[in-house]
Amino acid sequence: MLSVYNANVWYGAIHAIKNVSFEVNEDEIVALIGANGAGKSTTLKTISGLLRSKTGSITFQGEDIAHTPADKLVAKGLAQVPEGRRVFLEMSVEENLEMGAYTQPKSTIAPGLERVYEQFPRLKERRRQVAGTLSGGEQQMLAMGRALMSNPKLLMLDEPSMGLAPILIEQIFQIIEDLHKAGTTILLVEQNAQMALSIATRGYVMETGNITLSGTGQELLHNDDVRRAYLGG
Ligand SMILES: Nc1ncnc2c1ncn2[C@@H]1O[C@H](COP(=O)(O)OP(=O)(O)OP(=O)(O)O)[C@@H](O)[C@H]1O
Repeated sequence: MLSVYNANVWYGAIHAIKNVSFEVNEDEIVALIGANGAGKSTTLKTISGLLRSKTGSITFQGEDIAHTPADKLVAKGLAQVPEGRRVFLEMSVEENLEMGAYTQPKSTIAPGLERVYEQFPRLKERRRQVAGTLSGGEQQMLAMGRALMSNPKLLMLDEPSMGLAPILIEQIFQIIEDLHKAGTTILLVEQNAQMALSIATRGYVMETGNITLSGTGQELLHNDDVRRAYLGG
């Protein structure tokens, strides 16, 4: 479904991702794990068109998307939930969700809201509340709900567990699994390697801009190097 081949991205003199290649097949949950600064967010931003690779290619459903603007990618079925959620703090929950359907015909808004509210009853209860007053977990749900309003084929999540209490992390991961079961393919960037690998079909490990290991979620969970570096032994 998605294929990244030989991506290289620089911020000025900093070579942030180096010869990065990987794939996400339809119906998979693929986890990209690694320490702070490894290049995970840069990789996602390159796929979603916010940054550009100087080399290689990126294809989504067989089409070269390396030069497609970010908003056109959403219309093609590729949605990203950015790190730190970035919801519109001054707007209500429902207005935020409506913004998520901006690439879609107006007629998709009502069924989209219904779908998202079914997945996130908490957002339905709070649909008139201003997003800035939501808790961190609720803002994460809103950011995910907003991305789902475009009815994506591939949902990319950047550190959905960041800053959340363990119970909320479990809830968010349960929702990710539910979305996957409902037919959404998922690319998940996480520092929480334990949680990410335990739900992942496959995973990749990034270190200082390179992909250094790959395997099924279970293989990586039981890999000695991964255990030492990311799972506390
Ligand atoms: N806007 C920027 N300008 C300069 N350097 C940047 C910029 N954004 C990221 N970098 C650098 O690029 C490298 C990769 O950063 P990136 O955010 O992709 O890492 P990450 O794996 O997502 O880390 P984290 O888990 O901390 O978000 C880091 O060395 C970072 O300092």
